Amino acid sequence: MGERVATSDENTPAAASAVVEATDISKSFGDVAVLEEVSFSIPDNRVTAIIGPNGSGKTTLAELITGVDTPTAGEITLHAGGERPVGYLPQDPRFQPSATVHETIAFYAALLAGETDVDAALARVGLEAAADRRTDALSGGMRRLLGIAVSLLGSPELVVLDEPTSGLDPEMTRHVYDVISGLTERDQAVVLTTHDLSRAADADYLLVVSDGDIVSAGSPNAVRADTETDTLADAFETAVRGRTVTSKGSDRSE
Ligand SMILES: Nc1ncnc2c1ncn2[C@@H]1O[C@H](COP(=O)(O)OP(=O)(O)OP(=O)(O)O)[C@@H](O)[C@H]1O
Repeated sequence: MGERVATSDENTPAAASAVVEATDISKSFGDVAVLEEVSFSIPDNRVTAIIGPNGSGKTTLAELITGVDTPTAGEITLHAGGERPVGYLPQDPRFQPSATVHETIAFYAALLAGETDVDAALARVGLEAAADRRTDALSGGMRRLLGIAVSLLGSPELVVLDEPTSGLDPEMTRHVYDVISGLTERDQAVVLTTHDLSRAADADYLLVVSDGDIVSAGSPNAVRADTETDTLADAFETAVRGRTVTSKGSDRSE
C-alpha cells in the first residue's frame, strides 16, 4: 500500500522548492494499472499544468496529489501547512441541490476558523448575480465557478483544479486564469489539469502524462527542448505519441 505523508516542515531543503514530491508512485484500479512507478515534484508558488490524452491519468494524479485518493505503491509527500493545506476542485463538482450559491459558500466557510467574506468569495469568480440561485439551477460552467470559489476558501498553500475552465465561455476562462495567476503572487501553488495546450503553454511547469507514465516534465520551454519541437502542441504530440512532427504538423518520424 502506498503512503501519503503530510508535513509542514518549512526547513527541509525540498520544502523550499517543492510543494509536493512523489517517489515511485503507482495506482491501480483492480487489474487496471493507471500510473506505474512515476516520480515527480510540484514546484512551490508556481502554476503547474498536467496535460495528457483522455484517460491518461490526469484526474487520478490530481486525486493522489490532493490526498482524495492514495497510491497503490510509492510515497507522496506534501509540504504544505496551515488550517487548510490543500484546496480542490473536482472534475465534476457537486453541491447540496437545495442550497443557494451563497449558502454553499457560507457552509464551507463555516468549517474554517477565520471570518470569510462570502460576497467577496463569490465576486472573485463572478458569481455575485447568482448568489440566491439554488445550486441545482446552475449551469455546468457556473457549478464549476462555485467549485473554484470553494477550493480557494481559506487560502490553501496548494490549490488543485481539475479542468477548471471546461465548459466556461472565453471571457470567464480568461478571468479564471487571471485568478489563478494571482494565487502564485500570494504564495499559493496551483496544479491544474487541462486539454487546452495554449493555456498550458502559459503555465510555469508541465507534467505530460501518457500511458501510465510521466513522459516529460519541466517548464514549457524545457518540454519543447526535450522533444526538439517548436510548439507545445508538437511537443505534446511527440511526447505522447512518441513521434516527431514539425510545427506545421507534418510527420517527421520514420
Ligand atoms: N475508480 C476507478 N475505477 C476503475 N478505473 C478507473 C477509476 N478511475 C479512473 N479509472 C481509469 O483510469 C484511467 C485514467 O483515468 P483518469 O480519469 O485519471 O484520466 P484523465 O486523464 O483525467 O481523463 P480525461 O482527460 O478523460 O478526464 C482511465 O482508464 C479510467 O477508466
